[in-house]
Amino acid sequence: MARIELIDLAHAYKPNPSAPTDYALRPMTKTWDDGGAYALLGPSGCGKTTLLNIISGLVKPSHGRVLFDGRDVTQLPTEARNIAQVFQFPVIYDTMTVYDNLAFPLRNRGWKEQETRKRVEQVAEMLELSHDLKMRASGLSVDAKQKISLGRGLVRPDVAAVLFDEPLTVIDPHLKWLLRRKLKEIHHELKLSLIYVTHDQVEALTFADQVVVMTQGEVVQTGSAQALFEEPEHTFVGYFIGNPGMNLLDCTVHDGLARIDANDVPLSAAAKAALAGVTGKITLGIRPEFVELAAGQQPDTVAATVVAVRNMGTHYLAEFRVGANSVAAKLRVCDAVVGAQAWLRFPQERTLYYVNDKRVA
Ligand SMILES: Nc1ncnc2c1ncn2[C@@H]1O[C@H](COP(=O)(O)OP(=O)(O)OP(=O)(O)O)[C@@H](O)[C@H]1O
Repeated sequence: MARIELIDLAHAYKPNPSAPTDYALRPMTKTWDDGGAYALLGPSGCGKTTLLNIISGLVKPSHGRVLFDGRDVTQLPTEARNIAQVFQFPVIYDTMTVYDNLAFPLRNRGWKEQETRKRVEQVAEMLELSHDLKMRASGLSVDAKQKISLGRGLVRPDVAAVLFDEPLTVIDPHLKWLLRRKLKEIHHELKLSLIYVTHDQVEALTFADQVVVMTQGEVVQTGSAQALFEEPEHTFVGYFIGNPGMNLLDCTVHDGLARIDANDVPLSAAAKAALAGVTGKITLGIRPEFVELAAGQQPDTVAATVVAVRNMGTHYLAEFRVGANSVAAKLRVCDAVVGAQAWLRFPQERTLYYVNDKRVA
């Protein structure tokens, strides 16, 4: 396993890039700890695969260096980087048995048969493939074939990292859920460095210890599921993580108050200090989970109009309008009537403030 460092890395597919938008990956410096389980999360086209391919050596970066345990591998081809890769679709030998497929990467490196058997059986057991070991891969379902691909990725203990590119795409939803949990268990047991690309936040948050969130070629935050939920550092993280995502409202600040539409609500002492001297557009962020419906107007409430209320079984999902802003709220009880006026409270300790999309308080 290896610590992976990306130093001043940037990549443009087009020649002579000039504007930031010419880059599939904008300049970044980043370290991936040895033995970490990372998910690389972001919408389609944000640069996840490009970043993964630079780590694996499939793409040579137009700028910067890639180090594995301090060794510069930027110019090395994939096969010289000692990594394992698992792709969206199964990459296995159909004519071989499951056992031989799993043993292949080890035999290739000259492992003795006894040690090979031990490791193959260990990985097969973890992926619940033990009963299929003697079967020919060609007769198996696509789910089972993809489990073999995962097993082949995980079988070598000496790789610098195992890179997964949306590996559960072809897997049936129920098995997907099981495999995500399995991969987490396997990570704790085998202590491999894993980097897992996905556009699915549930997948990222259940699998990884650290989620690296990307948008438009940039890493905007790396953090645990809890940090991304409670303290998004960038408005994109707030909006992208969560269902629905964070409410982002325009506001201004004056005299220790935040003005939201025509409402002035008090800032916390910390927000007051952080926003002192800030003029112009500020974005207030509040998760739907933390919005409260007040009984009536108070000094800390905001006037809203009820747009929609849906009973979701476990909670009510309500949508309000505050001036030009839409505000979603997840409420345990809700007697709001569509079209009526309501009063919302944004608890100070749950309200975040952003300037130019970056969190300041
Ligand atoms: N070989 C290529 N040549 C030119 N442009 C490319 C190439 N590969 C990717 N791009 C562009 O680079 C940007 C980042 O693409 P990339 O595939 O890395 O994103 P992604 O986040 O992995 O998206 P997806 O989830 O859709 O695969 C996109 O604008 C894409 O169109």
